[in-house]
Amino acid sequence: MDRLLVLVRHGQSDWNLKNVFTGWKDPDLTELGIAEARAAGAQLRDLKLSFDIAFTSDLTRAQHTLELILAELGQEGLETIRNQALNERDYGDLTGMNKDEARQQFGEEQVHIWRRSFDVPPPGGESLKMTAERVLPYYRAEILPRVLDGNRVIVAAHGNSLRALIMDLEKLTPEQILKRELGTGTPIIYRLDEDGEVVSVEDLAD
Ligand SMILES: O=C(O)[C@@H](CO)OP(=O)(O)O
Repeated sequence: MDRLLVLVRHGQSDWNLKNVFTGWKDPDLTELGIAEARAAGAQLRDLKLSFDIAFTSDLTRAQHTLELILAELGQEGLETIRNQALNERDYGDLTGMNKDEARQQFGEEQVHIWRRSFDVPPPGGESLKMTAERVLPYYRAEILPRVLDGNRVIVAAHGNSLRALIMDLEKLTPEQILKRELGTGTPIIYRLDEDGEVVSVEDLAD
């Protein structure tokens, strides 16, 4: 049985381009983001992959990325489940702030801790640990059972909601996930065993 799970971060958004903390805000893709999403779809098509069900967040940039990928695959209209459990980490008071300006205001080190530490939340927002505490229960309840049933699943989501999931799938330590950056519009292909453990992983960025 092919227990296929493909994770893909959305293509470049308007606020990625402007280098602004985005979190739960809802900018759409840029032209480059649209091209990245189409290219991701083309990569999956070239690998002859197709899907039985899709999951995405409640945010436009992830939904749009998924639509563009499915169009490339000729799978428009595939059953898609949207849930805010897959949303980006809530950046709290940093939301809408330029990342360079935040570094000037709070210092490089502090901003790096907010962005990449495991359990230090930005003011008013979610740490990666808090993000994992909503992503993982959703994954275990809704996504994993479908993969284990033999459905080929694609998940289009966000840098930090996917890092939370990847940390669990790949059994990474907080130190290891700190360094893990996900490219926009880059699929990561997992195959799982009957217990949901990762058998193989292929990051199409490599
Ligand atoms: O702004 C955000 O919401 C995220 C993803 O782009 O940023 P970061 O890379 O700081 O986690």
